[in-house]
Amino acid sequence: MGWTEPKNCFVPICEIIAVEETEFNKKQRNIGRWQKMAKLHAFTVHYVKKARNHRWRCSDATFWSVDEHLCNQWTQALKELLEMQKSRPKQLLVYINPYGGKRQGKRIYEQKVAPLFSLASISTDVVITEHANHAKDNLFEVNIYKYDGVVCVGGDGMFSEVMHGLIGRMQKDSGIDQNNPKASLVQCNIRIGIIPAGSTDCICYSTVGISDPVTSALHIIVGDCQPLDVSSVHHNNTFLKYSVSLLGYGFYGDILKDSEKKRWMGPMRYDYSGFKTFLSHHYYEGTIAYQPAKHTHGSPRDQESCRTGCYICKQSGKQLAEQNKERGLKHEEGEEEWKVIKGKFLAINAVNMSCACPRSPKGLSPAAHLADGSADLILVRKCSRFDFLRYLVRHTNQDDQFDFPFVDVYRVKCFQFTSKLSEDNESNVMDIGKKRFGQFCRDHPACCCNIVNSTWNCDGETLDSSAIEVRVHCQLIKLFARGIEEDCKDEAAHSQSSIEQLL
Ligand SMILES: Nc1ncnc2c1ncn2[C@@H]1O[C@H](COP(=O)(O)OP(=O)(O)OP(=O)(O)O)[C@@H](O)[C@H]1O
Ligand SMILES: CCCCCCCCCCCCC/C=C/[C@@H](O)[C@H](CO)NC(=O)CCCCC
Ligand SMILES: [Ca+2]
Repeated sequence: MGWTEPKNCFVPICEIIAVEETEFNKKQRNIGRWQKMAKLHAFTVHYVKKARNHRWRCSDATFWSVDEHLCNQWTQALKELLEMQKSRPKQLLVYINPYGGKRQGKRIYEQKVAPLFSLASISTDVVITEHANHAKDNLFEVNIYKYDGVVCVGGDGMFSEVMHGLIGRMQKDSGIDQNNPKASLVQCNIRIGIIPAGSTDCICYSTVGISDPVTSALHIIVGDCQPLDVSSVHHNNTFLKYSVSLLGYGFYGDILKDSEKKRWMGPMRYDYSGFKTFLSHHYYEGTIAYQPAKHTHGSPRDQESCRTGCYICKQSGKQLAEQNKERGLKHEEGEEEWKVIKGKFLAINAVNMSCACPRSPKGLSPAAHLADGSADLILVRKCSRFDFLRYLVRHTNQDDQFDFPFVDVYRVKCFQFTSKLSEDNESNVMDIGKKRFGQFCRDHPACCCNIVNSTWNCDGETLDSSAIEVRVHCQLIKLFARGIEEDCKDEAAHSQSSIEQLL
């Protein structure tokens, strides 16, 4: 048996995309004269080739032989091995947002992703969304149980829609009331795949290590599975939203609110609104109460970050399984102490994951875990514009963004926030003087103290409530991903030898 390039290559079965019989083109390779006389039989193995920076590509090798039986035996054996990969999806439901990011979702799917799904014999039902909430509403109507996964082509907002549809549908089918902030939600085992075609694509970047449609399509094909924590957001026993990446008040809420008016600018809107919001330098007064995440290991100041096969996330998964077994026997919540912090904040950010994205490759909280049942609560207190700029710049370099006296970070399992304005309104609803929204502090006209509330940025969607209750639900959903892989040693060695060659 012979084969085409690459000369030597080790491919585990779990990274084979497909095996197919092929017509061997004799002109392809220099083969012996005797072989040119005989009829050649061939099969091609398509496999995942790992490139730099967590990028995956589809590569192939063609094997040929004059022995037809031998060729068939190999093809058959490899196909049987692929059949045994039970975590691979066979049928997917795909939602494409044609207006996300640079409006390339449909083209990206048709040109880069659909051919790979078809090569891997995955059948798909594709819905091109016609309006916001189309995907979410549709997930309450279709028979979701016939699919092995739901794929969204778009950005974080589109992912959020699909997640709300799936979690909401699961709770509805199980008779769980989402309005109860204390309810134990039912886990969603239908995995979600993200083909990045948005403006930030933070969820994809933080779970795969790169925002690249082909890489994500290949993670779906090989059937990866990454559990993910989800935070529920409630106000007065009313369910508002779920969040997996950033739940941000102040700076990121204001950026989002301003940028929504500039959607026509595409991803650039965030740079424009970011600059504008930075200059406005508004801070907001309020109270935060949180319960520390005592039962998880690690801290937001850890040097190590969450990577494929993360030990901390695995332990949390085990704890969760035990809790589910014992459910109803004991309920520890409520007994633990609440910590209360009052102050004036430029930003209040709660993140369930690092929130790494191309704008900030290490993210808002570099040591946050994808599936540990906790969120990192970052409080940025009132400081000078210069100090706030220093803080922001550290999101783009190796320096520690938590090493400032005006920044605090806590690992929490739940928290509540009430803005000063809403506290005041509650204590004296008739005090009309304090209800004048859109004005600055009367006592200090130039102090940037804003008596108007900010909005919450919930995974890129605005949320107007200024009093919220947030709870992290450990590993509520699953993605077609495996977390960010450790830097491959071979890659490092390869770059070393390239450098040596250059020298
Ligand atoms: N056909 C549609 N027309 C208008 N809006 C849509 C449509 N389909 C989905 N949407 C909405 O568009 C919003 C934004 O989409 P998406 O997240 O894909 O892109 P983005 O906002 O540019 O990227 P990111 O969220 O990564 O910043 C989503 O909240 C979604 O609800
Ligand atoms: C002088 C240079 C300073 C540079 C500072 C860069 C800091 C960037 C941190 C980016 C953190 C993104 C967090 C993710 C949020 C997403 O859920 C959300 C929806 O996609 N995106 C935004 O809100 C978009 C948020 C865009 C912020 C610019
Ligand atoms: Ca987490």
